[in-house]
Amino acid sequence: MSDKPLVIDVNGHDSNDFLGNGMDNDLLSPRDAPKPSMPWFGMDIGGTLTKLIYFEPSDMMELEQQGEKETLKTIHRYLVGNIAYGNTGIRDTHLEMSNQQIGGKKGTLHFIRFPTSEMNAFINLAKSKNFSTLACAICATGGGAYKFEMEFKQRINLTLHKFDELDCLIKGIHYIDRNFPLECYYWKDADSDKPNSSNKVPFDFHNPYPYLVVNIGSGVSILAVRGPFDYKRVWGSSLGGGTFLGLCCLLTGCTTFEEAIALAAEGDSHKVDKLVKDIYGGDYSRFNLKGATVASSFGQMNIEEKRDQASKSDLARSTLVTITNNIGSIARMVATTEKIDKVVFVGNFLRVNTISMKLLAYAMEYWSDGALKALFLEHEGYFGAMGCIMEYVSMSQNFSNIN
Ligand SMILES: Nc1ncnc2c1ncn2[C@@H]1O[C@H](COP(=O)(O)OP(=O)(O)OP(=O)(O)O)[C@@H](O)[C@H]1O
Ligand SMILES: CC(C)(CO)[C@@H](O)C(=O)NCCC(=O)O
Repeated sequence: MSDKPLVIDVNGHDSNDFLGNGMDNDLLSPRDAPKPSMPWFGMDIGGTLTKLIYFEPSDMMELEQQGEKETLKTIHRYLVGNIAYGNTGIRDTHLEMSNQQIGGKKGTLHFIRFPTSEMNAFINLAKSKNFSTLACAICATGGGAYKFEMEFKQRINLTLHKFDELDCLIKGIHYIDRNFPLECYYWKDADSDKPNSSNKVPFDFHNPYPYLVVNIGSGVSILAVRGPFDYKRVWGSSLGGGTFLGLCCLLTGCTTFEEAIALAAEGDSHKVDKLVKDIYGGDYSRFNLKGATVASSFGQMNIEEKRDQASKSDLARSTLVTITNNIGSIARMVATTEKIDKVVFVGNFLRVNTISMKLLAYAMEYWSDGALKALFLEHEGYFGAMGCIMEYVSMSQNFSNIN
């Protein structure tokens, strides 16, 4: 690979050196057209977490023999040789996908995340690893692709080539579902009274349309998907994963999502919420409301004595149940309106959060009399970043085909 930089302008117009090969691209025949330059990244810069997928080519040795740049090797060794980066970056090794065939290359997909609030440290890291000598553009999606665009440009001369987050989400779901064994599953016999009773069961999602995607990130976006390229965003809610985490930090003094979930796992939301039986003394049978149904989330917390009895764990549990049930209830209404019976829940709110998944599974089934099915995907919050890699590769291939 030449020393000439990889250039893509922010409007999506490829410069004639897009392929980073240092040659005039109009001299290339399609057969000779090179693959998009390494390294391949997809980055989804969300409101809370940034997700980064790195495609490691199987023929790294070959690249090295071809005299690939030292910088490429340094970045490769740093990413693949570690599972934690700085204080907050994590590689989710359990999600790794090997033997992938993308853009004519075989390789492994690595899944990395870090808090978006650490973007400054990430940019410093990219600078220290000389990333901008390798390429001067990287593909990005999510709101942060817009928000941080100038910062990337000014501080490390890196252009963010932007793709829409929901286009990427759908593309990523379709790619990963077809290429990762047992990606899609449901919770069998989920029961709100017996949280430990249900089991994960694989679901065959090969004939998926139509389906609803409920993406629970900082906020919630709901999409109706009717074909590979046919979707619309039908609803949204600001009461999402960010709300759960924010309220939990305020109410319990916890500082991380993991801590908030661990607290919730120990808690009892009935000590915080007002149930139907707290109002009726039992069921409200006429309208099929069981005594154990929450009538009013946090509805006991106006009474001092009840407040004194509620522990931090109880408050965390109630926050989790409140946010989850609200999302479940909106998803159910949207599914009914759109006449769709498969509802796929994704987003990092569901990470290490079986409590919410089981609650959603139970709520969808119970409140729809079994008409709706809640489905889940193993790669939870990484679909946007995956779609971003797909966009990069197909964009480069289109470019190659023109030449
Ligand atoms: N380690 C973590 N740190 C912070 N939040 C986490 C973590 N793990 C899971 N979460 C949850 O995931 C949510 C973020 O999910 P996700 O990464 O899918 O969304 P996002 O892309 O940041 O947000 P948006 O799409 O709304 O811009 C957080 O609000 C929190 O509830
Ligand atoms: C703003 C986005 C799309 C960013 O991913 C997401 O956080 C969201 O869908 N929030 C909910 C916004 C609404 O109320 O429709």
